Amino acid sequence: MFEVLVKVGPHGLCLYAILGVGAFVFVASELWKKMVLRQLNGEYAGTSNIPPGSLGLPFIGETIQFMAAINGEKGFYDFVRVRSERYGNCFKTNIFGETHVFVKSTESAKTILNNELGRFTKRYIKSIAELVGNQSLLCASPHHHKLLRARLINLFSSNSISLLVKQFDQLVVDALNEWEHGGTIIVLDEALKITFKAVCKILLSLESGVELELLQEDVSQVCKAMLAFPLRFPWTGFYKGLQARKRIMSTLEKIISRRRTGLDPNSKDFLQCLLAKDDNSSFDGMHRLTDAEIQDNILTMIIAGQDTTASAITWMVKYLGENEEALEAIKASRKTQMEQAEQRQLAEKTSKKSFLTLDDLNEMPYASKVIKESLRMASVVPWFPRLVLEDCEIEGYKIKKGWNVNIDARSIHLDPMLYNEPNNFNPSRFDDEHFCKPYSFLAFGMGARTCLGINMAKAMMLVFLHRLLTTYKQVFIIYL
Ligand code: HEM
Repeated sequence: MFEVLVKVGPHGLCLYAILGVGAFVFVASELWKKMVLRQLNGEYAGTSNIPPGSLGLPFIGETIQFMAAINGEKGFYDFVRVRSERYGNCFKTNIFGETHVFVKSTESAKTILNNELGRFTKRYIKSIAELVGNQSLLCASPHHHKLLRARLINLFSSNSISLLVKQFDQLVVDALNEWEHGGTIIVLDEALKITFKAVCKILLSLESGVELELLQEDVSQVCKAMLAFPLRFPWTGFYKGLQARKRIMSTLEKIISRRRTGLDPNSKDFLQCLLAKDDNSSFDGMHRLTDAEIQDNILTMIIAGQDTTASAITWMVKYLGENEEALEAIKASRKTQMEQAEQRQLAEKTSKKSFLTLDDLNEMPYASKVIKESLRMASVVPWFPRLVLEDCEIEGYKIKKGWNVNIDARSIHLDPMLYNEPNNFNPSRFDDEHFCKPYSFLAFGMGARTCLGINMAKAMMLVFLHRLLTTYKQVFIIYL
């Protein structure tokens, strides 16, 4: 028996949200220039059918309110929630000199995420690109993104997920053993440690040691820098992030060079796959990744995979702690004879101290619904920003080229027209596989930019859940 401290809230500021927020981060001169130009061009003049919403004060728009929400107790999404309740399906605001429109219907999500007429693109933000690298698929041009994604998606095969399940299971078992001596556990901190290790292991075969510790510190610096003003003075967060990025790149260079000289010959990780394919002259005509592309995208995957999965695990523990019924159901989860047999086999396996496999995870139907429901309610990535490439109409409103349009996934996930009693944690709502309407479940995005790590994330959540509930009979959950 032990206590679990669930600290959620503002930390759920994952990379994609940061990218959205990052779109707001401009230096002051840029802001002034844009606002003045906009007013000279009369951007809002004569456009009677523009979305409702306040553009706030001259020059600063609603930046202060947005920053207050970021630092507030309710978290940064509250900025959107309040306006969304006031204005309805579509509203506009102005933050750091940029017009942002938020939409929350499944139809708009479909139009934008499908990028039907090439009217929307993921925004390229210079300061973010400097940190994750401009060869990262997050910042690449649509054409380059397509080439990179086609190569990277091959890494997420069922073989690598199987390997990850085993490795992650081992990490969770070790961590849970340590928790026994620890008294009170802060789930988010623990989950961040485990997910970081798991992602580094599967990407680079880094398991422990100084190299891993330094990498973790540097990655965290880079993440912090994404939210900082892009000022390059030695004391600024942005500058420190750039320095951390340099160190990460140098570590990755060293690892690549070790692999090329035949050291670490047995590594079975993403890096090895990328290098092996690079060396293969009969490679099937796909885009070969340069070293710079490999390095930037390894960093991208570390950042993209760690924080999101750790947040999702934390929310899941919180929801289960609050829902006795779901907790009991998952423990029982024995609706059919077949499931009972499977549970027994699983219990045997677990007691023999062997590790879970991907097949085992496929035999946890109720737990999978718990995960889906946790992801729906938590909306770890609350909105997805896209840049508007040409004037268009959304929700009957005129949307201008150069604006940002954000799909408010959290509102969609909590829409009572799509989910009955949306604020109730009810995994059984997914009993019917076809229950979800198109574009109503957006935890991993949709379309050309759908999360690459979707199966990996789900696998990590399932392993964690299974081990937590089978190792400890009683867990006290405390909320911060
Ligand atoms: C529960 C955990 C996770 C959640 C909720 C999540 C969510 C998302 C979402 C919503 C997007 C799309 C953002 C948009 O359209 O603007 C995305 C993209 C992405 N995710 Fe995840 N993610 C998770 C875990 C992971 C993991 C474990 C990895 C890899 C190790 C990963 C790698 C990526 C990458 C590389 C992209 C960019 C794809 C592209 O732009 O083509 N994610 N994720």
